[in-house]
Amino acid sequence: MKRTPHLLAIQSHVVFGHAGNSAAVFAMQRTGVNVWPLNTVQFSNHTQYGQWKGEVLPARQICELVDGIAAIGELGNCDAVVSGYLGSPEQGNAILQVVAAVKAANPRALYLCDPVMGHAEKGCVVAPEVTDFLLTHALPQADILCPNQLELNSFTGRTADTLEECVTMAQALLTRGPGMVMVKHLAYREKQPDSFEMLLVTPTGTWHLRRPLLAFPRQPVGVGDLTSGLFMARLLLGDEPVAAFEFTAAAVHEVMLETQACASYELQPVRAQDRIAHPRVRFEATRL
Ligand SMILES: Nc1ncnc2c1ncn2[C@@H]1O[C@H](COP(=O)(O)OP(=O)(O)O)[C@@H](O)[C@H]1O
Ligand SMILES: Cc1ncc(COP(=O)(O)O)c(C=O)c1O
Ligand SMILES: [Mg+2]
Repeated sequence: MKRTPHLLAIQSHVVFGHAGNSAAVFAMQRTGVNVWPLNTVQFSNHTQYGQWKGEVLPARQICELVDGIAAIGELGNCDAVVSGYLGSPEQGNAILQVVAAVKAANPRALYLCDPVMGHAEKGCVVAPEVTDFLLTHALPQADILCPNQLELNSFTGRTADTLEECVTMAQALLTRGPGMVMVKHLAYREKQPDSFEMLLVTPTGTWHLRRPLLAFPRQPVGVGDLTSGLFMARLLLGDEPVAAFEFTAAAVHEVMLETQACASYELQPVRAQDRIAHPRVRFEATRL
């Protein structure tokens, strides 16, 4: 019998709605991965409501919780660490210690970093020191980096007018640590207005993918977290990178379709669960 992969997911938890682990854990489980959720914050709701209650987990607890897993002899069963929304820069350092401990216990384990950065325009609130941590310390340690366009711009210190420039920027990151970069959402000056575009860059090639851009009165949050989580899950399940990329785009699109059909601001992973596991749509990535 094929072994079920295990994935340590270190990102936010919201009591109401779907962002961070609250967007990704169920979806990853639904594809067939055992998820170990470690919540960096427990907030009432995501920060783009403009108000929330709740607390940030003290950074030392991240290490303590993982020490506990090591103490029962299970850390070597961890196949990947995914990190996302951080409540403090100290949590970032703790996550890198955890990544080192996981890799010591299982040298084949992978670290996927979704470098969630604050963005005033979007209303996503993250401490500026977290951004500094991601730019300086997380990038070189990540095996897989999944930025959105704004985050890609921050890593490379520039913006893009063309798809070619986005490709150059993403490829440049391959020389700075990660072995794979998935840009979850491209935004460049010449982009067609009716499409949602993504990019995958590996040492063996570059792939571009388009899916339809759906209309929402208010953009749902947590899409990036869902995207990164599903990509890692499918890689662990044995997909080649391009297959994992195409699957992820399809499964996330299914959630977006359901969310739009319900006229909901919050993502609808529960209603879309069968289509997360078995997407009906398919988007083919084009090799550039
Ligand atoms: N098919 C789609 N149609 C319309 N909007 C989408 C679609 N897929 C994702 N989005 C939106 O695109 C945005 C992606 O956000 P962005 O900040 O670029 O990435 P991330 O979610 O990783 O932070 C989100 O606002 C999300 O709601
Ligand atoms: C608590 C929390 N987690 C995660 C995110 C990241 O969401 P997204 O995947 O849309 O970048 C946000 C964004 O505002 C958030 O407030
Ligand atoms: Mg994001």
